[in-house]
Amino acid sequence: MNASSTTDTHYDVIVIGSGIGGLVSATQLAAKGAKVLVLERYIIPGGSAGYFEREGYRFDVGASMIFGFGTKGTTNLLTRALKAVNVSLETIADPVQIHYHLPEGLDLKVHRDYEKFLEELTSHFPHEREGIRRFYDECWKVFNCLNAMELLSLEEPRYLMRVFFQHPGACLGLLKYLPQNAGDVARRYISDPKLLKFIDMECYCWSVVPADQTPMINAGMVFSDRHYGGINYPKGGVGQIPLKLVEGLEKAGSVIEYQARVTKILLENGKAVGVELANGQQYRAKRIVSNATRWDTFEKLLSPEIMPDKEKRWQKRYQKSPSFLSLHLGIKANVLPPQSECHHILLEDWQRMEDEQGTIFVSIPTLLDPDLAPEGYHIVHAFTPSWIDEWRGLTSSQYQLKKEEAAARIIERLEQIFPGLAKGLDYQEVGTPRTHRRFLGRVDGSYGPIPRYKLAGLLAMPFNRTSIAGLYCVGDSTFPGQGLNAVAFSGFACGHRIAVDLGY
Ligand SMILES: NC(=O)c1ccc[n+]([C@@H]2O[C@H](COP(=O)([O-])OP(=O)(O)OC[C@H]3O[C@@H](n4cnc5c(N)ncnc54)[C@H](O)[C@@H]3O)[C@@H](O)[C@H]2O)c1
Ligand SMILES: CC(C)=CCC/C(C)=C/C=C/C(C)=C/C=C/C(C)=C/C=C/C=C(C)/C=C/C=C(C)/C=C/C=C(\C)CCC=C(C)C
Repeated sequence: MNASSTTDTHYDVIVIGSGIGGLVSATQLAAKGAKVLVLERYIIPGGSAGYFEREGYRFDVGASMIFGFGTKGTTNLLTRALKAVNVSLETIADPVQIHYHLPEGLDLKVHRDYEKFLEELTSHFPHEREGIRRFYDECWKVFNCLNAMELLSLEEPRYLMRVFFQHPGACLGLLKYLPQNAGDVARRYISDPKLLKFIDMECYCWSVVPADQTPMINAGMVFSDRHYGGINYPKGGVGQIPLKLVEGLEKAGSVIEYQARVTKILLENGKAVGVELANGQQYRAKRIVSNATRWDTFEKLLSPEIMPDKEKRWQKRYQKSPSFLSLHLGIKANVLPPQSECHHILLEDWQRMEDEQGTIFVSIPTLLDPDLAPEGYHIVHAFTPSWIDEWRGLTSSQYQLKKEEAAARIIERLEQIFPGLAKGLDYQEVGTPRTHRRFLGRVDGSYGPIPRYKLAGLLAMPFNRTSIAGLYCVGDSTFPGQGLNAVAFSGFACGHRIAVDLGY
């Protein structure tokens, strides 16, 4: 390819990146008849929902606890995104969302069955029986509002009017919760400090911030959908979701190109009109969507000198969350105690919940889908928050050594739940924030934006349109934030807004 050649193919929309946010937006548009080009820098689609294969194991890169895959209501956005392009996936129901192993012997499971979960939590805090029920019941109020209506772009006034007339009570309910955080709601009903710490952990394990900074809308989704649609694992691994979406995208007549790293968003008279790849190839389209993070979009794909004031304000409110240190392990099946659960969280000291390598998350997807590992073996994906600064400035041998030491420490801690883990190891691969940055193209390997200080719920989170005409953002740096179901919502909303703009 010669430098700076432009293809003549006419596209309605170019999507930079094939994370779930990018793919849902692309497939929504393709299903409506738009011609979409998705440009993905890596060799397979999915971003954080991707996978890799080693020695007979198929590991999920990141996402493993999947919301939004139920069969009823309107909040099952992954099921709906696949259906929109006439594809589907078999899923396996997880009977327990998380088995918590927390300080001071707080050992409990979040059962799919709501009442069973409340009973188990109440058995640890009998004096808070009423408060527990009132807090989680209030989360259901948020969920029931969302689950009553079609979920599309909040930037489309005609849609807003329509849903308001169809569901006035649900809309007013959501308006009430939009500026609220889960911590404030929890403190209205609960006063036991240890139980409030548990609520912090319930939020932290997916929002990466304590309850005080976790938007109530998101808490309502997570704390209710796990009992409504449930946590469901796609057969064949999480990587099947993007693969199926790509199948649907192509069937609908649109295109994805791999190893196509966008280095520049092209502007003409201040309007986004195309993109340039690392190999000099240029593509043009009527609308450009970035599924890269906002920092990557406005500091790398566009010149930071022209950063719109709105983005500067956003950066003052939100910062990059830490990345993760990830251990992808293959282990002998007999290491796992009988009846082990798929997802675990381990923390030994409440003070360390938010620390570098404090909380450990564990996912054992082979308990749901044994085909992901050779017979007689399991996959253990253990990950813990880690900042890129911990991993900068090391020589290659120092980096290797630091990885091995960190992995050994995590395995030693995990021995508390899985005695014999170290002896049962068959395969080990360690990923650091540098790995996440390299393979996911995410600035500092970050998991996404988190509030710098306590904000008013979701009010400060931007929708899909940006201050640059023709340029939209999708994915976890847009409303409502991190999570596959959350970025799927962002994809639905982005696709809807562009479809209206283009007259589809
Ligand atoms: N449920 C879980 O267990 C779990 C775990 C980890 C992550 N997640 C979620 O996954 C979500 C991520 O979804 P997303 O849609 O925002 O994004 P993503 O980061 O998954 O995908 C972005 C995609 O864009 C590509 N890309 C980036 N820059 C590019 C460029 N310049 N040119 C071409 N391609 C480029 C990347 O390779 C990647 O495929 C996060 O919100 C996170 O919460 C969930
Ligand atoms: C009209 C008027 C007047 C008004 C209007 C109002 C309205 C309508 C509003 C609306 C709103 C909306 C629609 C909203 C939406 C939202 C949503 C969709 C949300 C979602 C969310 C979700 C989420 C957040 C999810 C998440 C998840 C996650 C993150 C996960 C993760 C996980 C992990 C990391 C885990 C791990 C662990 C272990 C392994 C243990």
